[in-house]
Amino acid sequence: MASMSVKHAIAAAKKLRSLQERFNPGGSDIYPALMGDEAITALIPSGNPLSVHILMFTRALREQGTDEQYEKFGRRADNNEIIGTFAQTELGHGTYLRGLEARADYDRGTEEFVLNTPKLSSYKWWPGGLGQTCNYCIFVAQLYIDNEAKGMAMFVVQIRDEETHMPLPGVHVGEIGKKMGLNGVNNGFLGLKDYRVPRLNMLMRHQQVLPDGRFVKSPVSQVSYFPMVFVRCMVARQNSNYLAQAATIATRYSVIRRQSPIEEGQPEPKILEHLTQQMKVIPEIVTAVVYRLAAANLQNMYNETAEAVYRKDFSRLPELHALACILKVATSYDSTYGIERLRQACGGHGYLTAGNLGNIFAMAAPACTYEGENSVLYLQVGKILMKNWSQVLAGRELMPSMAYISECSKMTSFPQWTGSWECLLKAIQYACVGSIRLAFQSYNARVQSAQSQTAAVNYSGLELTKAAELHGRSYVAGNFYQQIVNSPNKHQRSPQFQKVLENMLELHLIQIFFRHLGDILRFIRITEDEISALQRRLEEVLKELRPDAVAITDAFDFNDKILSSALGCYDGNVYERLFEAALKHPLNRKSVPDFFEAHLKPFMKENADNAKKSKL
Ligand SMILES: CCC/C=C/C(=O)SCCNC(=O)CCNC(=O)[C@H](O)C(C)(C)COP(=O)([O-])OP(=O)([O-])OC[C@H]1O[C@@H](n2cnc3c(N)ncnc32)[C@H](O)[C@@H]1OP(=O)([O-])[O-]
Ligand SMILES: Cc1cc2nc3c(=O)[nH]c(=O)nc-3n(C[C@H](O)[C@H](O)[C@H](O)COP(=O)(O)OP(=O)(O)OC[C@H]3O[C@@H](n4cnc5c(N)ncnc54)[C@H](O)[C@@H]3O)c2cc1C
Repeated sequence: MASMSVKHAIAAAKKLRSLQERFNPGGSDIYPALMGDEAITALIPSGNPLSVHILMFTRALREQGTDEQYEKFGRRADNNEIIGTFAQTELGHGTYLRGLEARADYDRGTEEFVLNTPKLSSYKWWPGGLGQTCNYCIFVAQLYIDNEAKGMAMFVVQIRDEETHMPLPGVHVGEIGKKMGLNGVNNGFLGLKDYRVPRLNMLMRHQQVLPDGRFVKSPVSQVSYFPMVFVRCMVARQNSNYLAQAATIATRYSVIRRQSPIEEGQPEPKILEHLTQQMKVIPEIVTAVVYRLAAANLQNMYNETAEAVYRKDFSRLPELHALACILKVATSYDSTYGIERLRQACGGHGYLTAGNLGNIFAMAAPACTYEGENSVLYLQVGKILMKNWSQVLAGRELMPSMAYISECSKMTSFPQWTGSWECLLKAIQYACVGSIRLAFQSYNARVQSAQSQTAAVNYSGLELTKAAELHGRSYVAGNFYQQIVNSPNKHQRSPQFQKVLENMLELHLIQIFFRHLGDILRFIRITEDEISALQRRLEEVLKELRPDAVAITDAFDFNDKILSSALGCYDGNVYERLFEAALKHPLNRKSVPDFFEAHLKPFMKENADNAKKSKL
């Protein structure tokens, strides 16, 4: 599987390079890398072994290396003359980066770094493509000078001979084994023993080790985390795409499949006529659109921040970090939940490999873990919210994406309930700020009682996570509201199209309201009649969106090859394709399977003989 994936990945990468050169000659815009990786990955159901090369190795060389280092390594990487990966996670550590055990000791006598993975737990473990594909990597290690720890640093390390692909002396590298999905990616392990690299193999755009061993600290240590921020932004887009693919499949299947009359004596309707089926499918279509818009916003912010960081302006890094974390978590959680819900909406055929929904789930699911495990990133955002709440209490301005927190903090109570979109959006924001306030009270009480910040974060973790989750909802819903109601290009939309978008906004806001009704009722008084009115509106808007469901998913414009699903083909010939896929199964090559003579027949005969004996 791995070699097939590499073959496909190379073919696709060549195709993309020509497209990129045509549409974005030599450009540094991140979309081509993104689109490139998405396009390749979408064509290789078992995952793209070049993903981490495209998304992390080449970018780290560009963003963390000096111009000279880019000339030496980056150009060759961008041109796919060398293939790399990003080797940070270890067998023993993934989340807690300050606990990474791989070490780089500076030898001023030879002006080299001596790289070691001192214990089994120090082995790099997971990097995509590391097992068999890559001949280079960015090796992340704790930097030591005169045995004094200086923090994390990145090193360009060649792991295999460029001609023979043989692992170099001091390198122990291989595949970590079968996974739940993405089995074409050859995630690998890497051990280094006294492996020497020249001083200039340490990426030194932001921090330097001088020939005499003097260390020049980075002005902002977190900039070494920047490669992860890029991938978190990518996850937001990638996983909204996976959800859109699954929604396309389930929608098309739901208007082909007929089952269970709604009225006695009536013909069996398309299953999408059932209201409960609409509630399974249509909200996921809208969620895919909502996250795709939020991810595009985030991508623009990433571009701007990356340009600024290049100019040594680190001012926007904290906001980008907070948003990248919250969107990566929200999109990966909601997309994996949504894909599984869509699979179940397709009944038994949703469980067939030919439907491809299981594989889409397996491609989407690891995004809840890689690039920062979701619960850890929620806590990261919770911490940032605590810092920002202290700013609110001190009457200071907040970052733009958190401005609503200041506004809501000044409200002594929630205004009269109207049920309007503005009211629903304000309700989720108000509940978020209420949760932040409560979390801060717990967290601050712990800090005041002399708990360390990390201990206070841990023991306030449940409330911090809730506040972070509601902040994500507020940001995503707020972004969608702005795009639909206040977008500068709204006048260019036809009234019919605007109406569809407004129906999607109505559905999203009501769905989020019901999902967090408990959180909202904690801070806002809403009567049973007001809630029932929203229930009626939910049923109404599902009915309104039903006729547009297929058109919206067709607008995602996935080629049948990308969907790779007998349930979701554009021509709707589901049963023919299911049957065609079944007949291709190896077990159908012979009428009598080999196991009959070898196992089944003796088994049945033995049981028959025993039955006869017991009658005698
Ligand atoms: C295709 C997919 C392939 C997959 C690849 C991978 O998985 S690759 C492997 C993926 N692996 C992972 O993703 C590993 C996940 N783990 C981590 O990212 C970190 O260990 C951590 C964020 C959990 C903790 O960080 P920490 O131990 O440093 O402790 P701390 O929390 O105290 O933070 C200190 C300060 O730094 C700030 N700050 C933090 N991060 C960022 C950032 N990215 N940017 C900017 N700023 C950031 C933070 O806000 C705080 O600021 P303050 O308050 O001082 O103003
Ligand atoms: C498909 C895939 C591809 C990957 N590709 C790469 C790659 O290319 N390069 C690379 O370097 N890595 C890669 N990784 C590794 C990935 O980044 C790590 O798995 C991830 O960072 C989580 O670390 P961990 O697996 O060590 O889990 P741990 O850090 O051990 O966390 C395990 C659990 O402990 C809990 N936990 C941990 N820390 C905390 C905390 N502070 N507070 C509360 N709970 C906590 C969380 O519930 C967490 O889920 C990949 C992983 C996968 C699954």
